[in-house]
Amino acid sequence: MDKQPRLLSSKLFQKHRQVEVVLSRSVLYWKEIEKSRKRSSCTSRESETAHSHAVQVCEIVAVHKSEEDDQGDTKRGRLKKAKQQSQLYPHTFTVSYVRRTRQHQWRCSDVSFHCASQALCQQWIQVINEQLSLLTNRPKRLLVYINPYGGKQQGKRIYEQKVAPLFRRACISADVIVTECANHARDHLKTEANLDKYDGVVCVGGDGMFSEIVHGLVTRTQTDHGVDQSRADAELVPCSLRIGIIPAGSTDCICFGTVGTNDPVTSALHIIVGDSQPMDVCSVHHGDVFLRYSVSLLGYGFYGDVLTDSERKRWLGPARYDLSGVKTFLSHNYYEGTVSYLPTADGLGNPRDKVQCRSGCHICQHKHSSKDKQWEMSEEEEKSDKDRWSTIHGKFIAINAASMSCACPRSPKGLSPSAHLADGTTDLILVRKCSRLDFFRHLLRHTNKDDQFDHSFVEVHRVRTFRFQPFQKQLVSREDPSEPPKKKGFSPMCSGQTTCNYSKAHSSWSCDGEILKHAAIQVSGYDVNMVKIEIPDKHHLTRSNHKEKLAVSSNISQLLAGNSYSCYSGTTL
Ligand SMILES: CCCCCCCCCCCCC/C=C/[C@@H](O)[C@H](CO)NC(=O)CCCCCCCCCCCCCCC
Ligand SMILES: Nc1ncnc2c1ncn2[C@@H]1O[C@H](COP(=O)(O)OP(=O)(O)OP(=O)(O)O)[C@@H](O)[C@H]1O
Ligand SMILES: [Ca+2]
Repeated sequence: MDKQPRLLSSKLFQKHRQVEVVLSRSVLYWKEIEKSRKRSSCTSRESETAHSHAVQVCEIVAVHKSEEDDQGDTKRGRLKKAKQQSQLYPHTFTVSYVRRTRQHQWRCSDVSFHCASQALCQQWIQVINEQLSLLTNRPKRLLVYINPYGGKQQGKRIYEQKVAPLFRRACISADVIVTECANHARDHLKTEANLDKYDGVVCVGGDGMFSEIVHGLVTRTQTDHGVDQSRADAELVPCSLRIGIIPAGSTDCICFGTVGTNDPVTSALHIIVGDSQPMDVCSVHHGDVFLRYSVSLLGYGFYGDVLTDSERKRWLGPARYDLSGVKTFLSHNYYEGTVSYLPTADGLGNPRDKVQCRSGCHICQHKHSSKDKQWEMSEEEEKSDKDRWSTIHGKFIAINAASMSCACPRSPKGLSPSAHLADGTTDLILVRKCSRLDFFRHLLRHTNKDDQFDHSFVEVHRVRTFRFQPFQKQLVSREDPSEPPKKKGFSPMCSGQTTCNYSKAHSSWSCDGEILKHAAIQVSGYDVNMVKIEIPDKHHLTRSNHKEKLAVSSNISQLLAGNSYSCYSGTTL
């Protein structure tokens, strides 16, 4: 039992057993009276032994008065005892709470208590509700967008059957919009939606749908504050609304990588209890032209080609990625170009340190507590930054920038298992030209415990910003001549043959599942404060508590734009 003062304590009935029920500020606790001398125990979260239970107040979904005949046991026997008890204790209230099950999944469980008087029953409901009302991070009004065509086209059903009943139980009101076309949600958020009415925005769909919401909210916020987001050095204003994701897509890596599972009920419960998790956002520019924001994977070569091919097979649902994956693997293309990057300062770990990002991650907290020191650099530091840029020219099968692990059911540890959600950096993975067999070995390691970076043809760097320039000769002929001229200093330092066996001139970038129309890009401004989610971990089940709004970075150099957004996430709000 926790040490906090009791707010309320009564002897009530649970099913046919008499229980002592105690509420403190943080815990609702009940234990069977008769047998308690023999055995009793509790833990700080929901726990259960033979005779005692404890639920954290912050994980109570709701409390309701129940119907008098709502006494489970009457159906299952013990009729006589239950009948007597219902006469003695006819007034019942039910507490719905979060129950953890296996593999980070959450479920909503109910426990009903029977009281001798109506007044006592009302008192319990009132006191619990008072405690719930103190939890100010919980959303009350949500704007929900459903993509009916994401993943297996189950978005509407998932929301109606699994999520809406939970929101109703938690007294959350939701305005629902089923999208009618791509970018419907983005454009509605950009111009039409009355955002003052809501505590958060929820998307029911996959990573692409989440990306739409991010773009809609970020653009709206910049427009409202007169910020020109197309400038790479713009100091962006954080969004005040959080984003929640109900997974209903094909990859759902943002949900999986933050919550630990792709389960709509788990996500709905995280949203209800107000869990939150900031996330890095980076901006992608082509010269002075803003292309997109990214929170998960920017992939050129293999993943870009998989995505391009898979778009033609959307009708196949999530299986399109496997088919296109095999086809792309067999094509075995590689691409020539130059990658330049600015490595991170010390203290933010490295992609091979095996430190995984979990609730209360010290790397991400360090980033926050240092008040974005990393971004607030003196002129001298800025100058020395220029010397710290590294440049690699080569032939690559894949160039991947993972701002988070990109864990998903296909690859439960992800493309970069030690990447952090909110450290302001991305892990840049370069897979050089190698044999098919070697590339297969590398891919296979994404599905088992072996280190996918432990190959001579793979290198990985934790970076703050990077640029890519495809081999120039193709660039000139392929890029759109109507685009503004590229920035100086952004041209490749490469020379060499133009194409080789199995080599096409250019691939495309997949940016969180959307194809970018330029191959030459600069990626910058990693910063935080998006998505909210608890990041569960078998060994460390503590609540993530990142609520602070971070200072927006930027002003470091022309190439850095600070992007700091507050969004709900995958499970969050
Ligand atoms: C031998 C088996 C190896 C399996 C290796 C699996 C690695 C999977 C890594 C997945 C990383 C996902 C990163 C997330 C990207 C999202 O922003 C984006 C939008 O949702 N999703 C995809 O681009 C969707 C990307 C989906 C990529 C699927 C790739 C499948 C490769 C299959 C290769 C088979 C070789 C077989 C040889 C006979
Ligand atoms: N009503 C709609 N009709 C057609 N396309 C839509 C509609 N609503 C949204 N979209 C677009 O569908 C695309 C894919 O959606 P989503 O991300 O939800 O599913 P997915 O691609 O199957 O999953 P994942 O991104 O996780 O791989 C998004 O780019 C989004 O812009
Ligand atoms: Ca990161």
